[in-house]
Amino acid sequence: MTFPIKKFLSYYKPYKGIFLTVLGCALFVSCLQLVFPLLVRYITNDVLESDLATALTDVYWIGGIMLLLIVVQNIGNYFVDYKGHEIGARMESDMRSELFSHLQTLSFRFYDKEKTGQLMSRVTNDLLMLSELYHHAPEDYTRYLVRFIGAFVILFMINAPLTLAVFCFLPVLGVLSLFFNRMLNRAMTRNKERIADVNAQVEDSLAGIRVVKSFANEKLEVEKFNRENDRFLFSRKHTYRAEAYFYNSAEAFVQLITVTIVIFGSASILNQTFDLADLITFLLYIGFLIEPIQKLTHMSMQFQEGVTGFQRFMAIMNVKPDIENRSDAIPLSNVQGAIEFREVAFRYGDHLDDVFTDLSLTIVPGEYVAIVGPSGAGKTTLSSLIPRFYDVTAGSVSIDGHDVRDIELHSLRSAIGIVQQDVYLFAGSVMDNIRYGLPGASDDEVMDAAKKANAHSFIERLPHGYHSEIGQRGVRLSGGQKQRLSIARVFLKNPPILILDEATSSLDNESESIVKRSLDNLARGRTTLVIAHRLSTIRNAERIVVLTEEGLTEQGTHDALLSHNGAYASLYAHHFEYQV
Ligand SMILES: Nc1ncnc2c1ncn2[C@@H]1O[C@H](COP(=O)(O)OP(=O)(O)OP(=O)(O)O)[C@@H](O)[C@H]1O
Repeated sequence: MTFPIKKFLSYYKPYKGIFLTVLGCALFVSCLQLVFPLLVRYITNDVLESDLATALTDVYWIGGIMLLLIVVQNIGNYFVDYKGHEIGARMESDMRSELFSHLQTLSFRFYDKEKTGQLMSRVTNDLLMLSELYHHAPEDYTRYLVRFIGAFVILFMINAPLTLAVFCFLPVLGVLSLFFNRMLNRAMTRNKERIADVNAQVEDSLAGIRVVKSFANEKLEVEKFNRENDRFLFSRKHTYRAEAYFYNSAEAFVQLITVTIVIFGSASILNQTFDLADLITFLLYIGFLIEPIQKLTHMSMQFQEGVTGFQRFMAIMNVKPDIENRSDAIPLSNVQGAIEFREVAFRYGDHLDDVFTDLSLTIVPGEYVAIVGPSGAGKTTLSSLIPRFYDVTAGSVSIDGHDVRDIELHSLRSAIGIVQQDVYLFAGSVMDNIRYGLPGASDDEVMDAAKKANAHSFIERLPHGYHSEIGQRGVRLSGGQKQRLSIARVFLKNPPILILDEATSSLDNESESIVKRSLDNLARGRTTLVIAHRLSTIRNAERIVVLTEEGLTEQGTHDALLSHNGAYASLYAHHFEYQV
C-alpha cells in the first residue's frame, strides 16, 4: 500500500497555527543549545588566559548568561512538550471520531466479515501510535537536524579533517538503518495484526461469557486466548530482536566515533595542531551528532508504528459503504406500508450460493403476513432486504411503489420497526433504552410506550423504576422483560411497517402470552411481516407465506393452506409431532 501522504498531512490543518509555533519554538531552543559548548570553549580558550580579576568577572558573566539560557530553554521545552503532545492528542481524537463515524456508515456486509475486537484495536491502539508520530516526528526531526547541522558547521570550522573523518561513519549507519527499517516495518505490521487478534479473542470470549460458563469451558477459552497471546509474544520477540541488532550496531558506531575523536584529538594535541579547548569542544558537540544516531532506532520505530497505524486506519477509511444514499434519493413520507418484492434474487457474496433467485411477493398496506419455512430457507434474509441491510442482487424491493434504493436511508429505516428474538439493549437505564426508539421523546411519551408494550408495571417494580440500570445487554432483566422493552422502543418509534423476527420463540408460555399481547397491540394499524417458527402463533395471520429452498411455494390463510395439503401442511404436521 502506498503511503497517502496528502491525507496524512491533512490532519494538521486545524492546528496549523499552534503546530508551526511549536515547531518554531523547537527550532529556537535547539539553536540556544548550540551556544552552550561555544561558551565553554570561550571560557577555556580566552577567559582563562586573561588576568585573574578580569577572568573571574567574565566567568560570572558567562555563568549568568548560561543560567538565563537554561531558563529560556526550559520554558521553550515545556511549551514544546506540552503543546506538542496536546496537538498529537487532538489529531488522534479527530481521527478516532472520524473512524468511528465511518464505522457507523458501513453496512452489514462489512460487519459480516470483520471481527469486532479487531476493529476496536484499530480505534484505540493504532491511533495511539499515530499521535506520537504526528507531534514527535516533526519536533524531533527539527531539533536533531538543527543541532546536527549546527554542530557539523562549528566543528568543521574548528578542525575540518577530524570532522570529515567522523562523518565517514555516517553512510554506513544510513545503510544499516535502511536495512533494519524494512525489517522493523514488517515486524510492526505483524505486531498490530497479532494484538488485534488478541483483542478479538478477548471480545469474543467476554461477550459470550454466559455460554462459556454454561458449558464450563473456561479452560478452553483460556487455551484459545493463550494461543493468540503467544502468537503476539512471538511476533514481539521478532521485533525486539531486530531492534536489538539495530540498536547495538548503532551504539557501536557511536562509541567508535568517540574513540576516533579522543585518539585523533590527543595525537593532534601532541603534534600541537590542536589544543585542549578544541578537544573539549569536539567532545561537547559530539553529543549533538551522536544523539540523532542514538535516537535513530527509536525514531524509526516510532515512524514505522505510526505509518503502519495510519495505513491500517486508511484501510478502513477507504472501505466504501456499499449501502448509501443515491444523490437523488427521495425522503419517504406519508408511508402507507405497501411492500413489493419483484423478481428478487439475492446472495450474500459473489462466491456464495443464491438464497433466492426469482422471488415475488406483494404485501398491501396494513396487512399482517407471516412467513414460515424450514430453517435456512431465507426468512430473515428476506426481511432484511426491506430496510436495505443488504441490497438485492437482482430485481427490486419497493415500499409504496418506490424502490428502496431510491429512498433516503434515514427515512426508510425510520419507517420500519424491527423486533427480534435476540434483543440488544444498551448499558444504561430503562428510560434510556426505550428512548432509543425516539431520541428526544419526553418521559411521558416513554412511559406511554411502555404501557402499550405491557412493560410499565414490571418497570415500576424495579428498584429505581424507569431509572434502573439494566446492566450490559440488559443482563438484569428476564427474556420476556427485555423483549417488552424492545417492543416499547418500537412503539415509541411508531413506524408504519413492522418486522417481527422470531420475537417470541425463546419465551416461556406465560411471558410469551404477555409479549404476544404487546406485539398484537404494536401490529395494529401497521403493515406487519412476522417470521415465525411457532406455527401456533401465526394461525390467525391474514396471509401465511411459505418460503422453502425453491422460493415462495405457497400462500394463503392457515385453513386454506392446510386443506391444500402441501408444504405448509407438512410443516404443520411436523411441528405438532414435536410439540406433543
Ligand atoms: N450474513 C450472512 N452471510 C452469509 N450467509 C448468510 C448470512 N446470513 C444468512 N446466511 C445464509 O443464508 C441462508 C438463509 O439464512 P436465513 O437466516 O435468512 O434463513 P432463515 O430462514 O431465517 O433461517 P432460520 O429459520 O433458521 O432463522 C442460509 O443458508 C444462511 O446460511
